Amino acid sequence: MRFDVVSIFPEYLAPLDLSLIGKARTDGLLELNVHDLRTYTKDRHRTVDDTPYGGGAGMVMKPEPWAQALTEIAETSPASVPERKPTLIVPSPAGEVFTQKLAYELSEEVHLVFACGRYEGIDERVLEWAGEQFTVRAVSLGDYVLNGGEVAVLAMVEAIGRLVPGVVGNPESLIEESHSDGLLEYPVYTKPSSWREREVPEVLLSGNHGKIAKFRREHQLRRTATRRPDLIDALDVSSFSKTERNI
Ligand SMILES: N#Cc1c(-c2ccc3ccn(Cc4ccccn4)c3c2)n[nH]c1N
Repeated sequence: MRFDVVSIFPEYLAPLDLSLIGKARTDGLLELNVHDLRTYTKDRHRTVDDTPYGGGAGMVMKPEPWAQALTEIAETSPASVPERKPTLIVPSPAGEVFTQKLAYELSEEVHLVFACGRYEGIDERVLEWAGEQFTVRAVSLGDYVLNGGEVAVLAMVEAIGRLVPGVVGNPESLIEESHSDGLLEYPVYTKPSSWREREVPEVLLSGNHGKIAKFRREHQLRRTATRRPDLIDALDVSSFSKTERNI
């Protein structure tokens, strides 16, 4: 999979050179190109923003630099073929919320492009114009306000990139993690078994895999019901045992 990110702060994306995503790039499993939006300006001050029509506080990102940047990226896209377009993700507090389900959906794409806005956002006409060359999606990291799209892109690239086959060493670890089955993950423990007078739950030392699985499932359900009751409503409980339904 290829990622392209456009930002006025390209250095903000440096953490994607590290760890799992960085290794996947080195191994050729992922391609990541970061572009400085100011490269696509034409004036001597490399201007990317201006005052908002209709008044109001702050500045708005000018459309033309974005059109220049996105056109160049689309021209080299492996997805720019008949019947297919690259997907343009525009992080925005007004977007659909980014979820594990959406991460899985986007991990199937061959080319994802991210437009990191700043100030009060990007001129809306860019998103309308981009619809000719891209499948455009406004996506929000969550219900709080950031100062720009870069933090959201760091999270999204990691969440999506780790789902690409080969990126995570043991694909089994993707199965039991939070949200993969609609539930939060169970508590985890490691050595020492006794630590500051706190013991690891005995069942986890028993070697009885059936009891361990039951313990973990019960804790997933309890945690989810306690911390994220909203996720419980979305579950298909028809697959739950009678005991599980009463947790
Ligand atoms: N994803 C995501 C986001 C953002 C986000 C994303 C992109 C931009 C570009 C500018 N701003 C500042 C800003 C503040 C207020 C109103 C409009 N814009 C962004 C904020 N905030 N919260 C999320 N979950």
